Amino acid sequence: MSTRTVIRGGLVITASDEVHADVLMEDGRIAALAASGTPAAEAFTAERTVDATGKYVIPGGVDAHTHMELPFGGTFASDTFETGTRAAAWGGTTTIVDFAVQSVGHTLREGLDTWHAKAEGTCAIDYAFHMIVSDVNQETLKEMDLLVEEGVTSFKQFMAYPGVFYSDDGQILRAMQRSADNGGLIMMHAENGIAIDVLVEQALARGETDPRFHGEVRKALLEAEATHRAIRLAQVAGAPLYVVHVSATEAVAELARARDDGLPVFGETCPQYLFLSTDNLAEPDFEGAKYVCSTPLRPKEHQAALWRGLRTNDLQVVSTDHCPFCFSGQKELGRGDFSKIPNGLPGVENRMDLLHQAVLDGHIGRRRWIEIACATPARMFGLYPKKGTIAPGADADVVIYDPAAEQVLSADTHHMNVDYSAYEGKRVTGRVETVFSRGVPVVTDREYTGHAGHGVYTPRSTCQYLN
Ligand SMILES: NC(=O)NCCC(=O)O
Ligand SMILES: [Zn+2]
Ligand SMILES: [Zn+2]
Repeated sequence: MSTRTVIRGGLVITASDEVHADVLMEDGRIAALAASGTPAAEAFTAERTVDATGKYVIPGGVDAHTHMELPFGGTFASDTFETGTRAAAWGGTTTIVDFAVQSVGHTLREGLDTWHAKAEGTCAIDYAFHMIVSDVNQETLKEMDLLVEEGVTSFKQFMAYPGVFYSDDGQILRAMQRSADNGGLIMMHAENGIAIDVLVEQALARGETDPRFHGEVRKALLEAEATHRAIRLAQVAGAPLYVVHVSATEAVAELARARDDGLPVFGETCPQYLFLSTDNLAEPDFEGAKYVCSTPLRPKEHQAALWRGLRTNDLQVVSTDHCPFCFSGQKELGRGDFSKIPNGLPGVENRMDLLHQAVLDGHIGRRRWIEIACATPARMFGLYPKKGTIAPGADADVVIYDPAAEQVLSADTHHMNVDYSAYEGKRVTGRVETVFSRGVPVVTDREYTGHAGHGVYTPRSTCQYLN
C-alpha cells in the first residue's frame, strides 16, 4: 500500500531555487512539487498533511565526512553508528558518508567489511562509505577498482600521521594514477606529517605540552605545502583531487590558484574552522584539549579566507569531520603531552544550524547554504539527485526548518554521545523541526520518532561534480 505525505505552505529551498511550494512524498520518494495555492497543489491528496507555513522545506543534509567509532590514539571515537546517526537526524542531516579504515597489513576489503559490520542495522539515517587507504601496494591498487565498481568511489590518503595512516608521495601518486583510471576520487589530508613530527618532538623537549602547542606545531605553511604537493601530484597523475578539512588561508590560496589554472581540485572546510579558533585551543586547565583536531584550529584571521572561499567556490563543501572524544577519559589521555590527545571534534548535529547562522550573519546566501551542505556533497560523492535536493524522483529526505526559532547549543541538550559541546553556550537562530528520511518521519516536531536500522547502506556512483 502506498503511503503519501504532503508538506504544505513552506518555502522550498534547493541549491538552485526558492519557491513557496507544496511537496508530495510517496513511497519514500518525492512524487511532485507544485506552487502553493495553485490547482496543481490543491490536487495533491495524501494520508498525512504537514503544515510548513512560515518554515523552510530543505533537502536533508549530506555530511560527507564523519568518523563513527574511529580508532585513534589508543581509543575510539565515542559515537557509534547508532548514536551518531541519531544525532545527525536531530540536526537535519539525513545521509552521512563515513570513512572505512584499511589498517596497515590488511586489505581494503577487510577494512570495508569491518565498517559494514559496525553500521549495518544500527543507523537512523542512510549511510555510505569512503575508504581510508593506509597501505598502498599492488593488491590495494587492484582492490580500489573493485571498490569503485561496488559504490565506494572515494579514497582518503594522509600526508600526516606517519606510522599510522601516512602515505609517502610515491604511494599517493600510485593511488592517484589508479583513480585517474577507475574514476575514484582521492580525498587528501594535506599536512606535512613528517615535518610536523619533528616540531612536535622539539616542542615537547622544550616542555611545551599544553593543547595550544598542537596548533603551533601544525603550521599553516605545512598545510599549504602539503596542499600544493597534493595538487601537483594529482596534476601529474591526471586525477581530480578533493582536499579535506581545509583550515588555513594559505591552503585556500593553493586551491584557488590551481582552480584558476583549470585543474579539477576541490576543497572542503568544516564548521570548527569557520566558528572556532586558536583562542579555544588556548583555554586554560586543559580545556583546550576539547578543540584538538587536525588540521588544527587557526587564528581567527583565517576565517575570512574560508568564508570567501565558500562564496567564490574555491571551497565547495562544508562537512563536519565529526570525530568525537569525551573530555573525561579520552581527551585526558593527552594531559602532559598534547601529541597524545585524540584528534577530533563533535559536530554532526550542529552543521546545518551553524551554516544557517552563517546565512543570518551574511557570510553566505540561503541557496548557497543548501548547496554546500546538501547538493554539492551529494554531487561530489555520487549520490545526486537521490540525495541533496528536493525534486521528483529524489529520495524524500526532507527537513522542515524553523528559521526563527532560537536555541543555545549545549552538551546538556545535544544528542551526540560526547560529554561536551565545542559550541557550548553559542546562540543560534534556526532549528530543525521535523525530518523525513525516505518519507519516514525520524524527527517529528522536535521528538525523535526514528529507529536504529531505518538507515540503509547507499552505494555511490563516481564524482558527478566534474561534468
Ligand atoms: N580530523 C581529526 O582531527 N580527526 C579525524 C581524523 C582525520 O580526519 O584526520
Ligand atoms: Zn584528516
Ligand atoms: Zn576526518
